[in-house]
Amino acid sequence: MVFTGGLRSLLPLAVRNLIRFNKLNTSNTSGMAEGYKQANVVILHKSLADNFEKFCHANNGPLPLLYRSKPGDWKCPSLSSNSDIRTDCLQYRVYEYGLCTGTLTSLKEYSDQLKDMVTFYLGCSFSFEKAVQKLGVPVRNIEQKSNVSMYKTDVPCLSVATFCCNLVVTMRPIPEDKLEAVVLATYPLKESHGAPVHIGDAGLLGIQDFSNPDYGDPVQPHPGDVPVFWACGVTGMEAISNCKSPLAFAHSPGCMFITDQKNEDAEAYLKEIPEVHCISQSPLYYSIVSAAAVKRIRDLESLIGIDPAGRNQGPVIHPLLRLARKFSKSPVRGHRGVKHLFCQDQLLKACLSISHAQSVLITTGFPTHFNHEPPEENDGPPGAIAIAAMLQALGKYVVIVTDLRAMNLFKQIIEEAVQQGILKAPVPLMSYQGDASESALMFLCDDGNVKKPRFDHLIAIERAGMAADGNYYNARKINIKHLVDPIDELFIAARTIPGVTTTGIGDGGNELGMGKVKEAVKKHIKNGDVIACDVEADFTIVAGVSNWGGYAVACSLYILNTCEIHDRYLRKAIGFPRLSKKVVWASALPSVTKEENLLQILRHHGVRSGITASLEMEVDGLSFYSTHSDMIEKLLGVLH
Ligand SMILES: O=C1CC[C@H](C(=O)O)N1
Repeated sequence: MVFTGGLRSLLPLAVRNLIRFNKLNTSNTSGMAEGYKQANVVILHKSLADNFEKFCHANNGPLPLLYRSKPGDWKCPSLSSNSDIRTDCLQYRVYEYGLCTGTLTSLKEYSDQLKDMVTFYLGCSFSFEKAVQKLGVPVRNIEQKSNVSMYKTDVPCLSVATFCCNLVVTMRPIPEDKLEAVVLATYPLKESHGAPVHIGDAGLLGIQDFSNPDYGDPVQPHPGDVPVFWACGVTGMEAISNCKSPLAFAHSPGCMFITDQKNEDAEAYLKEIPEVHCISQSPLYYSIVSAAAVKRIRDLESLIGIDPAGRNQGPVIHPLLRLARKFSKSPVRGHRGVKHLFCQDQLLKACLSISHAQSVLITTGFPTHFNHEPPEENDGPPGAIAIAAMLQALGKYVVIVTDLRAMNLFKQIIEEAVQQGILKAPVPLMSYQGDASESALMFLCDDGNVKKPRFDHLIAIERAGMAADGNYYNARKINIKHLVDPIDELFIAARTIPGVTTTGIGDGGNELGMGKVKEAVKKHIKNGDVIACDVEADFTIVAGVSNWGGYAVACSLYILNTCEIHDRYLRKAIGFPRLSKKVVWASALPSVTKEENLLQILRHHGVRSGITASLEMEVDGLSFYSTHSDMIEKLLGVLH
């Protein structure tokens, strides 16, 4: 008699007995013994056991260790009664010198060799499928009675001794509106791989042929399903294969060892609530972050969205004020109307995307004071340097691109910023003139090959932006095209390169990257009909002063990288939490002292305040003390 009845409700011991006596006609144990933990199995020589245990701890996403046996012990008392690892899996794989030389339904013939071998029981995603279904999320491999799809990736695990391999993942197609539910259901279950390590396009994991899984079965997604990937215990199989030991065994993918241990109760662990946010449509990519971190970043976003009074140029100046302005020397109070340009969660999405980037290009420089030398204003460079400082601390590659004309100025500013500890290391400077020999694609990609972009993310902060007529205008509608290199072309080209994302930070609508809000600029900003920048960015961060946007990006990256949920997602549950770097990241945050010193450096080089062209300690016609110093303190206050 071959049992194929309702396996879900059978208790583990009953299922193990059916397996032991070859009475189970199925290819995998997904959906069986509901509510009980299942385990990946790795059996290797006792001389390798200590290092393999270290390898599991160093990669506890794919290899959550449930139990390590004594040499020659076929039982695992802490996980199950009356079990025998030689017979209680549906199928085993034999590895000899790293090669899989066959599959077996019993290891009894190797009982002699097994006397010197240690068994590792490792957590498995089949254990969380019930919890996922309880939240109303369909599990397609159970619906289709197939094994789960598993893929090799190009993500290297943390190596230990002779154990060195890439991460293997399981993939389950999940309806887009259930992504947050599936993360909520799985993230507490660390012993069953926890939260997904990737949500979105398989290519981003280095998976070449998504329709052909390396292990398990292809699973048919429903329309609207999003590929969701978890770390997988079959990674252990890759590890024992690569270490080329004379003899090793593993369960066959999907043919798990079923324990008597009930799954953990998810609710008990919910100390943080995870959120899922889409950061790219093509390629499709979602990020994960805690609700607490999202709230703090939204606090930063509302802080920088304040349209500061205390300067001129606003369409809403009261007629009496306008009259007063005619006779007064200093700028009068008024608002620029930047509030009308604001769009929700742009800071959050931009920073989630930047957090995933390894190589970032920042461009700044707005030569608004065309009759001064240098013509640059001091809104932009401080924000750019604040972002660069944090990106450097996070170990990312960052460059600053500016006008060829201004390279020397920026070189000196950066050198002095390093001397004063505002930057830990010089930021490489580049120019782009877009002349015939140098196309945007050649600049952005190795050999102009869109498959090999040099940068994952481009950020423009208070960078002169091209208007619809191809000119560049300052707030007073003066055409400054003769002072501006066509760096916009890099942003226009980036939209055609999959995997390269762009962010624009501005405070008046005439900056590079403000194209998405150009209608609002035309409607609400003085001279908007002429000065509005026409070039879009994927994310548009609007701030009362652009430097504030740069400070907020630096603070947001700090919040994201000190969020345990986001940190684990960034490192794909490989290696250890990077929280030990928190001190380094904190020292890279902007501060009033750093910003005051940087403003001094700028004014010593003749870089003037926007609007007033003053060389006083002010930016955009607002005095450093206390408008900007207060803003910096408020932004830092959100972090603590
Ligand atoms: O062999 C398998 C199938 C899926 C399971 C896992 O570790 O998630 N291992």
